[in-house]
Amino acid sequence: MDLKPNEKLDVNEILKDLESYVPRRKGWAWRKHVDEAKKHDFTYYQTSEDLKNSVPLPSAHYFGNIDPQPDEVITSEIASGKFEEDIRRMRMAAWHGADHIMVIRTLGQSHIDGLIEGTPEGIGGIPITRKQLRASRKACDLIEDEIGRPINFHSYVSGVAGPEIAVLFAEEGVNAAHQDPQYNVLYRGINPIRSFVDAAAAKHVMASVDMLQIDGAHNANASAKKAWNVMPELIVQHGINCMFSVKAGMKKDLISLSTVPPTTVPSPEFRMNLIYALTLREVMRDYKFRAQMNTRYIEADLFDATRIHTLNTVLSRLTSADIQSTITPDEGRNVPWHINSIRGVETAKHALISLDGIKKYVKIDEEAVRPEIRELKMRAILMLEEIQEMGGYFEAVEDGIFVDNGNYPERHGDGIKRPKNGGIGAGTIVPRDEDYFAPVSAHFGYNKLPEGIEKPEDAIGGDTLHKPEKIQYIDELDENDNVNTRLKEVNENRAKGLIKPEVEWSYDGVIQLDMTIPDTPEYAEAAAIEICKKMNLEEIQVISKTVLHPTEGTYVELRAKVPFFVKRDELTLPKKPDLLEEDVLFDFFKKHPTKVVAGTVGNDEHNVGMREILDIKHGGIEKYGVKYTYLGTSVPPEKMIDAAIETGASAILASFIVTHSDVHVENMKKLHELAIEKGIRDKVLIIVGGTQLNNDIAVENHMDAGFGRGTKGIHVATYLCKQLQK
Ligand SMILES: Cc1ncc(COP(=O)(O)O)c(/C=N/CCC[C@H](N)C(=O)O)c1O
Ligand SMILES: C[C@H]1O[C@@H](n2cnc3c(N)ncnc32)[C@H](O)[C@@H]1O
Repeated sequence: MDLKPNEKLDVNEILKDLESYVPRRKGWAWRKHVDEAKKHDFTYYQTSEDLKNSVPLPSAHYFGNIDPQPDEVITSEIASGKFEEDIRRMRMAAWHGADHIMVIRTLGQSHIDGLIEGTPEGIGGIPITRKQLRASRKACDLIEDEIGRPINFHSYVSGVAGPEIAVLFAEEGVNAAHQDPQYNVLYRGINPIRSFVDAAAAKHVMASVDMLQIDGAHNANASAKKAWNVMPELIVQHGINCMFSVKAGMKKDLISLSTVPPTTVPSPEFRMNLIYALTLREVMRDYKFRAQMNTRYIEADLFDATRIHTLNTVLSRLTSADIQSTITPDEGRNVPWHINSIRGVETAKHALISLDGIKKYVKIDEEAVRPEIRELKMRAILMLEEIQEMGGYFEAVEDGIFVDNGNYPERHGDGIKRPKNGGIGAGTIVPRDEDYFAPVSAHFGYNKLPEGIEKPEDAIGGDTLHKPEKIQYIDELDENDNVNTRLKEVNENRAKGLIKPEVEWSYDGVIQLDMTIPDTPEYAEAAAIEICKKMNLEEIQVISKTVLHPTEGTYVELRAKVPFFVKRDELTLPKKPDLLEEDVLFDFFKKHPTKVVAGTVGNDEHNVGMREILDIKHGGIEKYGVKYTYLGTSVPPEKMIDAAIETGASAILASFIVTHSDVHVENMKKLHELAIEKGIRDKVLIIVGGTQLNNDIAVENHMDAGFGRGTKGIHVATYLCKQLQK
């Protein structure tokens, strides 16, 4: 089964015979760089290979519809809670240029001490299960064939079942994962020693299938109150995880630091974030960088989030990044919707392409930044030295040195304390026996092979990492909470051709609307909700407000549910104005020089509309090469006809304002009769226009065509071209 652009992805097909699905490859895939790429009239220095299918940026149609792909991998984070709904969004994101699909785990999975089976619905994310991974990876196989580029599927290895999850990922071809023992310790209260022992096993398994790793330092500046003060600590955290990962067997070029700028406006963010970014890249130069915008200070304001995101991507281009994460600009709302995931990918692609090759002209002033880089390095080194003096990581984290809001060595004493022998899973580490033997391939640490055994897994004739048929696939366990029950109603509605708007799930019926109310925020909110009620909308919630002025006005964004369906087969499709491509028009009028006369006829002074149709500025017909003689306003019909004859015009463009006395009808009659009298009626097109006019009125009055409200030069140029071709 392969995906066709004009066919929806059928999740039901994806779910078929998952028990026999085997991932087509394992490990991470970088983009294929192209050093100097020629696209349209331009040269690019930081792009990768084009896609087979994609949705270009909005302005691409002016540039031959090119869709240059940045050299950096672009991540889209998805987590609606229903993996079957995320699959559609993965396809959308991939078409917009994401090749790293990161699926947030459901709340609390870190504390589940085993693997979850089936596909229960998640909260704030997806429960990571074998079935969910298979369906998602299988869908990614189809999507990567459709767009023509590998897609990296990403998840998280953490919590008390970390090693088992790592094995699950290795078995199922997951391409990348977050893995950082400090995350378990600081944010999940899991016993520090257990976390590091587990991480060694997990990292070793991940490395055995070339999974890319992202660390968890970003959580420190997502948790600190004064995130701009944790920069020294972030470097230390990155250092600890990187070194530990190397010792556990990971290759440096698959260790990607999660570098997130510590601050945003109104602090003078760029100066501060630049120093941090430069210092980190200098200290950790052997590793890869996954850039992500700051989400600590993000609000539910989409424009603000998008600005933060754009600036972060500019920072990536001015320093360096291998992966640009987009998260969803509305992470502040924690309701990542289809549109926001896509907006995020567009923002990253836009900023990366716009800054292609910028470092050929823009250089960082090495001299100017050196003192601050040195200071930040010193703070990080001092912190690391103190950790050593305290006896090591476990003693230091017990003392609360991490996520303290002081800029080390200043201390606020409000760090996160984690007892070395406390927390979840404390005391569960037992030393391996002398004759300990685990017959598995990717095993970290002591493993006493029995006599005559070459490789551990030989003892069982190969383990699951080499013999997928040994994997015990368990389908749905819960007869209620499973993907089939969830899809039942969706499948029925779709079969009936019912349509409902959605933001993240089929038929969730949610729409987002915004309005500006000329009142205080409180009244504006109340009024907006009342307006939605009168529109028969349900479950109305205000999701964001922008104060335009404390009393003059408030912009309110709301989400609400549409309580009805629309039937697909009852829809009448809007008639597409069959416009000609600009290039066709340029070409035609170049080959066939065309002249017209134009003016506002009768006693009428309105000329803006006519100017818009004529002038090059807003895409008037002059833009396409048509020459015009403009006769001004209040032009008598006779003068139009005479001018047409004198100039050898192919068309008369007359603009009318419809008035009470139907004077426009008289003037059209006059134009028509005069043209007949002068014997040019069959040589000259008479095209009329005006906000209250339309083609029917014009043709009724013997005109050749009429153009009403919303008409642009290209509409008239297309009509002229088609008529003259005849
Ligand atoms: C180092 C680490 N380990 C495990 C987990 C998952 O952990 P749980 O299942 O929520 O306990 C996370 C989660 N990060 C969420 C946002 C990701 C961010 N937006 C990012 O892209 O980096 C983590 O950072
Ligand atoms: C028993 C420990 O061995 C590690 N381990 C490494 N490779 C495998 C494998 N293929 N299957 C199961 N466990 C494995 C896990 O981390 C587990 O915790």
